[in-house]
Amino acid sequence: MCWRYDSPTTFLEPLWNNQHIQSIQVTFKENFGVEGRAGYFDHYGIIRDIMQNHLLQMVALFTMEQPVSLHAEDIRDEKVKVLRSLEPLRASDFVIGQYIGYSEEEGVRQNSKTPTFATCRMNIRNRRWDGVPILIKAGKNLDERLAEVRVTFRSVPGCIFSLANTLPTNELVVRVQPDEAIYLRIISKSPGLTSRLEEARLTLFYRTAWEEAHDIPDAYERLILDVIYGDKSLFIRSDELEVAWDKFTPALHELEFSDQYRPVPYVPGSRGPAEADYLAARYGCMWASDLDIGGKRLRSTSGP
Ligand SMILES: O=P(O)(O)OC[C@H]1O[C@@H](O)[C@H](O)[C@@H](O)[C@@H]1O
Repeated sequence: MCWRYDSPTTFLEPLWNNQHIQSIQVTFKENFGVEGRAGYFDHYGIIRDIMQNHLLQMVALFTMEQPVSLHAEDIRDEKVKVLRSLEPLRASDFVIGQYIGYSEEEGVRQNSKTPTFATCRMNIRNRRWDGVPILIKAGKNLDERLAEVRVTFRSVPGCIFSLANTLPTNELVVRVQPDEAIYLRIISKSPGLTSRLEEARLTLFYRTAWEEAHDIPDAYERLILDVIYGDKSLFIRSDELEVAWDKFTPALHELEFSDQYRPVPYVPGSRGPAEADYLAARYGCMWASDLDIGGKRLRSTSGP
């Protein structure tokens, strides 16, 4: 939010709308399973555990209008407003999955349909966002631990570079964990005498950009401090909670009570079910393989 509204000069905010943004992806992946919490998790599943709360908060902060001030109530007013504009979700907006071996975890009910993976597409029906697919994905026992928001910009019409159509479009990525970073994935001329275009990154790694950053407080340290100071900005207000449940509950009931929907099995340590890619493709999007760039696997901690 600081980055969207605290800057005294114009940067990306004028592009922050359906004229310039093609899609938004919010990803939360964990590379471990339910870790002895199956007794709780099996009754709720990944949509209630992660999507309806953690990921919806990230969507709200990314898409809300500028609050009147930085006061907690003003921020929460804006989050409620944008969440109210969210189109109610239906089961057909989701792909759900369950990792192979989940049913053998202690505390999981027999024939459990509980999803350990889910992805869905949202639409915010307001002037700024209508028509921009917002894809969210959460899963346990996947290939890596990662939380990030990825904003993909639209391609320009009439691009004069050959092969431009085969390159990905520019993206802004805010990586929340591990290793907090903001980077722009851009298309740049490659070095040398050719005019060949390639992907490149402009990266801000929090841990290496500031000397004092080796001491970045953990997210929970920050929250506990907020409790002590009574700062409610990062805490959900009851009307926000109600609107979040209003949007998710009909789809949750449909997914749970209709035999039409069963979680797709996926291999632990994989990217999750391929159906997630088909869902993204339906909206002209591709799930990014986060650290892949130009075919090379860049280590997130290597610094710029
Ligand atoms: O990444 P963090 O901050 O530990 O939060 C993730 C956890 O968040 C909790 O709310 C969920 O119940 C867990 O299933 C999840 O693992």
